[in-house]
Amino acid sequence: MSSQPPIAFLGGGNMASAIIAGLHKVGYPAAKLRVGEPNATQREALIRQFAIQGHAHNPDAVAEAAFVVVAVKPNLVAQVLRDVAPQLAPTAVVLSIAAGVDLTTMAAALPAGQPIIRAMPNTPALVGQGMTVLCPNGHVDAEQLAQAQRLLESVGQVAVVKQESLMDGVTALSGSGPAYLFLIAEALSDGGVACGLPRALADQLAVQTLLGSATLLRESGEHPGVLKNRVTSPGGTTIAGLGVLERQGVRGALMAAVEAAWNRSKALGQ
Ligand SMILES: NC(=O)C1=CN([C@@H]2O[C@H](COP(=O)(O)OP(=O)(O)OC[C@H]3O[C@@H](n4cnc5c(N)ncnc54)[C@H](OP(=O)(O)O)[C@@H]3O)[C@@H](O)[C@H]2O)C=CC1
Ligand SMILES: O=C(O)[C@@H]1CCC=N1
Repeated sequence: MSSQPPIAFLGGGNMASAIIAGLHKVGYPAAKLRVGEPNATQREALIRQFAIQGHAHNPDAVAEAAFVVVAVKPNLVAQVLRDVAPQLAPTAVVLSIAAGVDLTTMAAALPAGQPIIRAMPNTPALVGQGMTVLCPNGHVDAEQLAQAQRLLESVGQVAVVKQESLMDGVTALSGSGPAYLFLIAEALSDGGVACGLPRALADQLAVQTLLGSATLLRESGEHPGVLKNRVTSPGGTTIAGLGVLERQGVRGALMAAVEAAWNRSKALGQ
C-alpha cells in the first residue's frame, strides 16, 4: 500500500478483529492502528495479538485518525458518533460497517461536511479473501475514496456503489453470506459422516470442494449452471443428489434467506 493512514476502530469485536488481523497479515504498521473498545478482555486480546494501541474510551482513539472504522452494533452507532464528534478531524473519513445504518443517520450525529462511507465487509477479510462494498457520501473526495479502496483491497476485493439503497442487498448477500456457506459446509460434512466417512476426512472434503468450486467458478468465468452440468453424468450420482436438493427447495431456500436478511437490514435502519 502506497500510503498508510492512521486508522481507529470503534468496537473490536468479530468483524473489526477480522479486518485488523487481515491488515496485520499484509504488514500494515501496528503503530497506525488503534481500537476503542470498552470490553477489557476484548481490548487486551487485540493489544496482545497485534501490538496495536487500545483505549477504553472512544474519543481517545480517534484523535489522529484519518479513518475511523465504526464497528459497533447498529443500535450503538449514532451514540458512538456523537461521543467522538468533538475529537474528529474535519477531514477524517468515518467508515461504518454497521448493517442497516444509513448515511443520513450518521451525518445527523456528526459535524456538517464530515466525509462518511457506509461499508459492508465480510469475515473472510481475516484471510485476505474479504468482499467489501463501499458507498460514500458527497463529502468524500476522490483521494479519500481511493484510499479506502486500497485499505480494504489489502484484505480482499472491493466494489463501490453510488446508490445507497443497494447496501441492504449487499449486506444480505456478501455480508451475511459466509454464514450460509459455513452452514452448507457443516451439512455436507454431516452427510459424509452419514455415509460412514471419518469426520476429519468429511471436513476436508467439504472445505476443499467449496473452495475448489468457488475458484473454478471465478477463474473459468462460466455460468454456474454450465459447470453444474459438467459434474452431472446421465443417470449418475450427481443427478440423484441434485434431484433431492430441488425437491427440498434448496434453491428457493437460499433465495429466501438472502431476502430475509435484506428485509432485516432495512428494518435495522429504521
Ligand atoms: N460479524 C460480521 O460478519 C459482520 C458484522 N458487520 C457489522 O459489524 C458491526 C459489529 O458486528 P460484530 O463484530 O459481529 O459484533 P461484535 O459484538 O463481535 O463486536 C462489537 C464490539 O463492540 C463492542 N462495544 C460495545 N459498546 C461499544 C462502544 N460504546 N464503543 C466501542 N465498542 C463497543 C462490543 O463489546 P461487548 O461485547 O462488551 O458489547 C464488541 O466487542 C455490526 O454493526 C455489524 O452489523 C458487518 C459485516 C459483517
Ligand atoms: O448478522 C449481522 O447483522 C451482521 C451484518 C452482516 C453480517 N453480520
